[in-house]
Amino acid sequence: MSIHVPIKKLAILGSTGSIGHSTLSICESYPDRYKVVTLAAGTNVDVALEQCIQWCPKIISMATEKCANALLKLLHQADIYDIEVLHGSAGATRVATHPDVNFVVSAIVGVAGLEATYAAICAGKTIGLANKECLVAAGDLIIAAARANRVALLPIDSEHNAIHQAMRGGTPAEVKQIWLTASGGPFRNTPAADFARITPAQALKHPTWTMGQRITIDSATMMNKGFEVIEACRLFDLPPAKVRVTVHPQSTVHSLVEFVDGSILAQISVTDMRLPILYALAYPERPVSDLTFDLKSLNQLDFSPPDFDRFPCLRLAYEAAEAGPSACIALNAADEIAVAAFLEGRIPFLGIPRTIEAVLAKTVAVAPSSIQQVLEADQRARATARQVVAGGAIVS
Ligand SMILES: NC(=O)C1=CN([C@@H]2O[C@H](COP(=O)(O)OP(=O)(O)OC[C@H]3O[C@@H](n4cnc5c(N)ncnc54)[C@H](OP(=O)(O)O)[C@@H]3O)[C@@H](O)[C@H]2O)C=CC1
Ligand SMILES: CC(=O)[C@@H](O)[C@H](O)COP(=O)(O)O
Ligand SMILES: [Mn+2]
Repeated sequence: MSIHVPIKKLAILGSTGSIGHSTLSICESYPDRYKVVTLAAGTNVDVALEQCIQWCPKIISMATEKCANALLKLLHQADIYDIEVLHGSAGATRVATHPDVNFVVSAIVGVAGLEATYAAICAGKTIGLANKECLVAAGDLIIAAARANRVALLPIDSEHNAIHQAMRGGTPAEVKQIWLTASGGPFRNTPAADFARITPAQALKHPTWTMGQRITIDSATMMNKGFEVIEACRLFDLPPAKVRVTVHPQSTVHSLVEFVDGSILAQISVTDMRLPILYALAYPERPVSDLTFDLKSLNQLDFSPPDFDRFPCLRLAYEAAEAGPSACIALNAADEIAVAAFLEGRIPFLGIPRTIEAVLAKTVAVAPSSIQQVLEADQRARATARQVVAGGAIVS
């Protein structure tokens, strides 16, 4: 007897990125379960064109009007006239709230994905959440909107996906604390004295994952883990003190939940984002997949405490989590500006935490009560970060 599984109709925000590609690969593997309805991308017009040809979305949105016009021209040259091409945050919001969509994969990088993700929640769509910056900048508002609209926020970020899985082993009241695993990034063993000379090329070499540039640099500074602490506080309703970080270079245990009786449940799987994406898309089912983990490959599992001195971004994130929403908004905004400046060679690696610390010191604590206010606070923090970077006070 075959079991009928209702098809899920997807909007993929960030379809041209690393998570976007992995999501589309799952759609290819499970054509009877997942249908692509709409897409949103940034500036990669060539890949957007390929995706339009393969997936025939009803709407595609690009980051800018220029990119949207370029894509439209290419679509017409390919004799494709039935795809609506939009742009900007309003375009991504139309993509995320299309009436035929019932599941939104949120994988635009940064705060650029916030408005569309929030609108999707308010429109009652189930969310597969990769975009952790949304939760860092607007976690309280997003969680409140998800509760009010009875929307499931299913984490795609590998650690939170692992925690979501392990949480099925007990009740929230039975959780003592959770442990987020961190690879430690490419500089896990680099002496503090060498940090001043770290280059973008070195920082972009993640030891275990292949990801977009921003998150790869964030892993190198361990700000990614800091963001993930805040993300976990929001998703699992835990105080920062109950969200611990352990450095696990193998990236095999994706995270752990420690229960009050002393049991620790860990989730182990391949180092491949297609698995957390499949979990989120299929939840609460577990479809058969070929993403198998070879237990024979498991020779060694190491766990050690993080070094807050060499990785001050992690400390700054814990401090921001305790300080409240304005600090979290500033943390993300300043990081976004500082990472871009580092990649462009305008500040050294150590300039990233220094810029963020300087911006946090200038941030006034005001709790935003709307997404608009979050975006305004984000803009103010970016402007401050640009001043700090341009001021040249950040020397190695
Ligand atoms: N990659 C991974 O394994 C993981 C990623 N995440 C999170 O998922 C998110 C995506 O990461 P990742 O896929 O690695 O990043 P990528 O840089 O590979 O992809 C980012 C995506 O966002 C799009 N984009 C960028 N700016 C805009 C904009 N202004 N408007 C619309 N679209 C835009 C890009 O479009 P284009 O390329 O066309 O410019 C691209 O599709 C991040 O929040 C990251 O932290 C979380 C866990 C793991
Ligand atoms: C795949 C994923 O979820 C990333 O967030 C990854 O965890 C980054 O690795 P780090 O542990 O080095 O930050
Ligand atoms: Mn992660």
